[in-house]
Amino acid sequence: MKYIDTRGGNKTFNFEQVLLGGLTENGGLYVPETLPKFTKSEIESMRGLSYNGLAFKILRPFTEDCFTDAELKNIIELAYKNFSEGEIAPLKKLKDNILVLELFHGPTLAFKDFAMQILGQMFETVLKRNNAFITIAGATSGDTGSAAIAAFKNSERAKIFILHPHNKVSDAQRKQMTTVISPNVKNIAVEGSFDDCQNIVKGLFADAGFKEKYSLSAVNSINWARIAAQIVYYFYAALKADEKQEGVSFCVPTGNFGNIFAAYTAKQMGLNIKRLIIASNANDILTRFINSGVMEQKGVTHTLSPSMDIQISSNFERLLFDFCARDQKALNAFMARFKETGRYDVPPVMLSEIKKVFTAFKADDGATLEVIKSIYAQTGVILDPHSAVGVNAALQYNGSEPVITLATAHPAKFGAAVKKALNVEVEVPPSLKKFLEGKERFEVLPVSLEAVKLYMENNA
Ligand SMILES: Cc1ncc(COP(=O)(O)O)c(C=O)c1O
Ligand SMILES: N[C@@H](CCOP(=O)(O)O)C(=O)O
Repeated sequence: MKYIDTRGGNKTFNFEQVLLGGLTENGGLYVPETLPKFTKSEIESMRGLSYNGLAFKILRPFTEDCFTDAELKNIIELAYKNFSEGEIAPLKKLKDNILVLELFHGPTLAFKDFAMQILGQMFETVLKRNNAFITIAGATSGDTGSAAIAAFKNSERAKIFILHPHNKVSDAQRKQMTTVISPNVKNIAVEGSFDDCQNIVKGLFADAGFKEKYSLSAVNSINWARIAAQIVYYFYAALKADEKQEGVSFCVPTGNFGNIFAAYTAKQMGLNIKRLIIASNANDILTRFINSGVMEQKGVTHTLSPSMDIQISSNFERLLFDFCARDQKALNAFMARFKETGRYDVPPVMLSEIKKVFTAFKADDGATLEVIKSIYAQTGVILDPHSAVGVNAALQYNGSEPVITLATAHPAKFGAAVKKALNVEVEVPPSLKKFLEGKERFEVLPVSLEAVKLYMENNA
């Protein structure tokens, strides 16, 4: 498979370049030139595969110029052996036609582990083969950072710098990052929002000299490998919920648009997905877009679902690229306008095409707390606030097909929010407890690309 750049040129790239490169040299994102497609009967033949077996089938076409079958199998094996015993991604009925896909049984108790554990093993394989070393720069609103640190903390070939918004992640999320005292792990608390952190990371990649000097790589979902690994659980869940391939919808708590973009890609690959439901918290830029065609940044609001406190959803660029008929010039014009003015709007015809696939609903903190309360009262299930934003959307959606809503984090990561809703303490799993007791270490820096560069130079 060849990859192209959303923002320019006819150049094509192989998987190793995509994995190591993160952002393209034009500041764009890598996407497959053409997607692998599975027929209904090919999908049928996947039924009954283990999670690892399915991961192999899905990841194979994306990575075949980079890994042998044996290498890919080993990567998958090593990635998922760190998940808690039992099923990797349990699918449970919640109520009526709503099912919940629990994606929080990995080492850091959030869905990020699914792709990050794979990424860690992929990087290790390639770096060893090339006898190479990299510096990872990542931005997090709470979960990507801890998942990345867990995946890379023992690497002898990757140094990892993670930027999080100071005082704007939960205590558990912060401690999962800052108590990992390892020579290759550096945590930076930026006095701004997640968007500021992500802009700084993109700024590091835009400096070609800096990127080359430090062999910069990305672990955010701007890295296509993240998206590829996240596609797997959509196939896994749909095969379980939909015995006759009649179609299901997915409801995804959304921030950086990586997770739901993986669902969209699964649909393009042949999975019978009826609708993709975007669930936003008070940072509802995507919901407003779906309802109006106007993408317009407003200030970031700090919410009870902090991992979704995002206004610049990086992966939306990949979707827009498709809906611009993959016209790089048109895409560039949208991206330039957004950078300059914080706003763009799409023509009604494009919006109506997007709305054939996507629906969106918003839940502010009040609605999030209400959902946690009512679901607990009705089912005994304790939702974390991000998953609750998802369930809120699934409840508002009015379809007759099964709706699979993603539980993206374990409630213990957001104990204060759950206590606010239910007045109960969530039982903290041992894998989280060990972080809560550790000594923290992190550097506080202003919203400044130069300050982050200097810190990285001094700590590389
Ligand atoms: C718990 C949780 N839910 C939802 C999201 C939103 O996912 P995405 O950024 O892929 O849209 C995130 C962060 O990415 C998260 O950490
Ligand atoms: N919510 C994320 C934000 C970054 O998302 P990513 O999927 O692009 O890495 C987080 O928890 O850090």
